Amino acid sequence: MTSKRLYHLGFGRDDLGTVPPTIALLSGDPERSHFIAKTYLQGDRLLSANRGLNSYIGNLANGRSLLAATSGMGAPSLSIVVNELVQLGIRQIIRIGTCGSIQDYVPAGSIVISQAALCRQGAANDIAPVEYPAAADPFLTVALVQAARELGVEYHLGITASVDTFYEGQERVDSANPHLMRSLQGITAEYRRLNILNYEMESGTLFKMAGVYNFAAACICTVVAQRRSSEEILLKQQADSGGNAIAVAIRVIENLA
Ligand SMILES: O=P(O)(O)O[C@H]1O[C@H](CO)[C@@H](O)[C@H]1O
Ligand SMILES: O=c1cc[nH]c(=O)[nH]1
Repeated sequence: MTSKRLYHLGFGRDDLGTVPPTIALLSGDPERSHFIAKTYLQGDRLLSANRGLNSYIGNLANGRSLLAATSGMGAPSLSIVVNELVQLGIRQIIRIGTCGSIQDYVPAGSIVISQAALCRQGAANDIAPVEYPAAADPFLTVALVQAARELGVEYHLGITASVDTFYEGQERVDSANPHLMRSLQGITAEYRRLNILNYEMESGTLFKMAGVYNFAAACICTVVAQRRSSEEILLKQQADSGGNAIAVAIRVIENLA
């Protein structure tokens, strides 16, 4: 574990108190990290807001110290943040994100818990071979399922497509680039037939890093777009906060204590 201040995170081990957290909730959006801190952490403190990678520390009601950190969007940014979190002693990371559903039976407003990812991400190839499994930690993942059941939250457990781009890579044509490469035309239908549930942009690299660096990772995402019917983001407010997904992840951490 390092004692230096990490360049991108903007804080170091000495800023984390006498009993430093070993668990981080990691959101793509700094507003979500702020929401977690304000809603669930007692004595919450902003550690840094470097490059929009806002990190907060505080205690849950049971006294456990927790870090609410921000990955930014996409795997390259996530890879930097996760590397630095692990340098600071973080051993369990739950990504709390948003996603687009590609299955009829996974509606907007529900939650997807990823058991594994189809990882179509360049950053991951710098960390492990392309064939390396992008698998979630089974114990954290089952704990997320149990917590969702306890809280009565609609969840779907399955495989996530984790890709590098929001527009082309998720086969969106309502964008500045309506001309998708042939290799991407029809990819959503193909993924649907492969029983993939959703699109997002970080879990694949997170899961591969967990395997290589030897920490536990899980991912829970709020569905904010239903790609069977539209390319639009339907639930802007949930994209900002993701209340149910956060409540489920917090319950998991409370149950660990
Ligand atoms: O809401 P977050 O956590 O950022 O996750 C999703 O939202 C962003 C795209 O809108 C990507 O980062 C994607 O993975
Ligand atoms: O459709 C979506 C919604 C959120 N995040 C994504 O990556 N895709």
